[in-house]
Amino acid sequence: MFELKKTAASTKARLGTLTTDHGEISTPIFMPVGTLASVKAVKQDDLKEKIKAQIILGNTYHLYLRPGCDIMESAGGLHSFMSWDRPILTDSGGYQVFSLSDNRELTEEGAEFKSHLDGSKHMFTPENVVDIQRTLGSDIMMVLDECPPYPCSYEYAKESMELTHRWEKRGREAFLNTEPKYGHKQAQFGIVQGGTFEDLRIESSKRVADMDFEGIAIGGLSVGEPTDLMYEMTDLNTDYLPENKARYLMGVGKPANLLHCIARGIDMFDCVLPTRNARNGQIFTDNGYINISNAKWKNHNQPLDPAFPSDLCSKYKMSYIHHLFRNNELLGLELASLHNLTFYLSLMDEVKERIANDTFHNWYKEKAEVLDTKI
Ligand SMILES: CCNc1nc2cc3[nH]c(NC)nc3cc2c(=O)[nH]1
Repeated sequence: MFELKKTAASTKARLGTLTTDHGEISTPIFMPVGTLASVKAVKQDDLKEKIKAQIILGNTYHLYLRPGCDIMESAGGLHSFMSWDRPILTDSGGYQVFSLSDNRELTEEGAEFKSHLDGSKHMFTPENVVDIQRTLGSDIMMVLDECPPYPCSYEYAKESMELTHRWEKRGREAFLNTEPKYGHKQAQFGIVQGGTFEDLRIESSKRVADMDFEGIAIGGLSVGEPTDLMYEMTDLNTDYLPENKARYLMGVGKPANLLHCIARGIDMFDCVLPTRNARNGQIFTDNGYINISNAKWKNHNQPLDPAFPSDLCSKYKMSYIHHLFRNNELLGLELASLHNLTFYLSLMDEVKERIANDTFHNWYKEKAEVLDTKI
């Protein structure tokens, strides 16, 4: 599944390759989020040709509720349903149950919840989220876990981590005892928890590493904790994770966070930031980020960055993009979403080049500073 190609000179940054039946993924990689089988405001062809996205994310919670497993199965799975023939990673729904449903209950059996759409009652168990993801046909599926809130007590984090570990064992069993439905192989990633407590993080890394998943995700972070604590926990986790397994840091993050977490040994990222913030006018550039709705761009009759390969940057005056956002024109959302994803993926390309030619370690900190500044 994952082949480590190179570890950088003086950081934990790595180059690797993930192999799936829908194609290879070169890491470090950012995964555009396609919650409801669509990366919002971006066409599949542009994802492939312009952004060169190698893998996208789908959300099990949303797709299970709508369109549901019957339609998904009759359509031949998520790839066929959305006409995307490259890799897809689906999450297991647990996180959305907590962030979307205002009525849910955790038991040993699983997570009971009421749909945020119509209040109907449902339950995710470690076993049925495997079945649901078999029906979705994702190339990489995730186990059901609990993501504890931040902050939380040591006792809560420990209890929650141990429940997650019991669920992961059941989930792995269910995965090994079931087959793909559409002929292509599927992998299953485990998830490390432990809150922000060193001893729990170490224990969880070891326990999940021993369950022999095809890849390992670091959960429980990017949930409101200070950035430095997120970096510290990430650094600690990767010290105890096997080198030959891909590491996926869930829900991260800003461009600066990606650079710092790649330096701490992470291979895969997903975040709604580039697409969600694009819809609010936040545009990422090599020299920092801007908000195009800001009055200062109102009569700025120059393109943002003619050298950058996105239509937003090279083809249109900023006064025009400002105008589109001021008038809530759909074209603005499309241009900004496509641009931000192009920016994220091209940043990953530059990272790969720099890991390959050993210039990553004395570049990333300063670059992260620049990317984090508002222009
Ligand atoms: C596969 C679903 N499980 C699962 N998803 C997550 C998604 C996240 N998204 C963020 N920040 C935006 N933190 C996360 C943690 C988890 C986590 O601990 N677990």
